[in-house]
This record gives sequence, structure tokens and C-alpha cells, in this order.
Amino acid sequence: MSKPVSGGFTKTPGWLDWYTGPSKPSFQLPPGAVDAHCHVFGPGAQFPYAPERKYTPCDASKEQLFALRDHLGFARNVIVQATCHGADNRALVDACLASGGRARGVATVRRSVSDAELQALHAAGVRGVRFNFVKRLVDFTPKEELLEIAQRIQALGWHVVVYFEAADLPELWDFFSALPTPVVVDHMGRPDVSQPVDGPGFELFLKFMRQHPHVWCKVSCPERLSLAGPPALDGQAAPYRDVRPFARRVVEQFPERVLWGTDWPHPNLKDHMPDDGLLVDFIAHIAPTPELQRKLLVDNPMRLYWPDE
Ligand SMILES: O=C(O)c1cc(C(=O)O)oc(=O)c1
Repeated sequence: MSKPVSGGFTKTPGWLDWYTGPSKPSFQLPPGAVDAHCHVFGPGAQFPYAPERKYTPCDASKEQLFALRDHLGFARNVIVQATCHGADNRALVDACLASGGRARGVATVRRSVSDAELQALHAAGVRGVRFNFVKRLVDFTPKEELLEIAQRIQALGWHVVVYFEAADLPELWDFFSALPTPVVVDHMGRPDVSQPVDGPGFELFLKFMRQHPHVWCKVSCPERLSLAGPPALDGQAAPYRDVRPFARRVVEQFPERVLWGTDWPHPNLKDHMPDDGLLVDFIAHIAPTPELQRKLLVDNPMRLYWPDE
């Protein structure tokens, strides 16, 4: 059954709702595992979607996110501001505050944000800002504006999360190099997985990570990057086979600088919605040892988001 969007909004035509009744993962998450990339959407009646948004999703509330966290066996979440909420972080803040310290946030702010607003975000659990360069999701923001924001949030001990397409890395390279905070790349910088893992495209990304010790990588979103499938559905034991070597290479080369997240509720997927339980099973293929799994799922996200614990 189609999931609702409240508040008088209409879902983008063709929108796929998140999957109901995900399976229990067979992969046993280590104690204290963090889902380091997920979102909340609305609900629209309480937290309206932003006028400048490029899509309107179905609602995906904090209660539904926390239920998924518990079902899958995660201890904590990092909730990333979704572009459908623009720079209005109220839904994110509400979710962080309701989590009892078990969620941190990554917000989107404009240059006009006041110091008092930044302090309030910090108090709610925000530890980073997201800069988005994916043209189908956001309008362009000048780099001087982003740099100014980065300099301000550096004082709070935050970091910058960046989302971009692989083809745009050369143009963004110098800007990322100049950022004064840790930089966390969403979804491996969106490699073209039809290309060889040791080909020039992905090698450029690996070189970028090698040359910049302040850059981290989320080895997330195989369901977005896969061209060959098969999808994490119907008990599939080997989903997204084509993405595995890419993610595994990053985990093995940079074990101290990788994060993993479900990306629930999976905005803008076009052909299927993954079973999040089977998506968790993907982790064992990209982080094959207990030590790599502990770094990816516990030690690294804790260092970045809960450094005092
Ligand atoms: O590829 C996407 O469509 C996408 C969108 C968003 C967002 O709208 O914030 O976040 C993501 O992590 C991925």
C-alpha cells in the first residue's frame, strides 16, 4: 500500500516508498553499531517540505527511523539533512532531541545562519553541515559562501559532508583540499561501477583520499550505484555484486576513515526499494573481518560523532 505524505503535499510522480517489513539481517552487527547515513522526511504536516525542494517524498518519521534502528540492531543513527527540507533543520533537530542522545545530525545551513542558531543546532546534537553539489537535488551555492560556513562551523568542532558526482571531482578537488575541517564524502563520490575498480575514474577518487588525510568516505548506497543488481530483495544473498569491489577497496585502504549507513528512506530510487535487512548483509562483503567491521560501524563513527564517549 502506498505510504502517505501529510500536510497537503503531493508525492513526486513515480516516487518509491520505503520498504515495509524489512527482514532481520543475517549479518550480526557489532555492539554499538552506528547507522551513519539516514534521513527523516517530515511528516509534512508537522515539518513542511521546503519550497525550493526538487522532490516531494512520502513521510518517514523519527519513530519509523528509530523502529528500523532497533529492528536491524543498530545502537545509534547519524541523521543527515535531506534536500527536500532545504536549510530548515526542524525535523532533523526534533529527531535528534527525541533520540535520547542516540542520534547525531548533519544539517544544512545558509550563510545567514546566526551564531545562536549554530549553538542551538550543536546543543541538539548536530556535528556537521552538508554541502551538496548534485545538480538534480539542489541549486548552486557559491564556493565562497560554503567556505565561509566551513570556517564558522570549524570553531564548533564540526565537519563537512559533501555529496557530488564522480565526474565533478576534478573541478571540486581544490575546494575540498582547502576546507579546514574533516570532509566526509557521501556514497563513495558516486563511482561509475561499470568501469574497472582499478581504472582511472575510481583511481582518481582513491588518490584524492590518499592525498588528503582529512577526507573520510561513506561506503554506502550500493542500491543507488549498482547497475547490475541483483537488488536486496526476496532473500537475495549476493546483492549489488558490482559495487562490492569498490566499497571493499576503500574499506581495506582506509579502514580508519570509512563509515556506513542505510540511507533509509532511500530518496529518489527509481527501480526498486531495498529490504534494509538484506542491505545490512551487504556489509560482510565489503568489510570481511571483525576488525574492519568494528572500525567501520563503531570506532570511526564514534570518533567523529560521539568523541567524548
Ligand atoms: O541520490 C539522492 O537522490 C540522494 C538524495 C538525498 C537528499 O535529498 O538529501 O540524499 C542522499 O543521500 C541521496
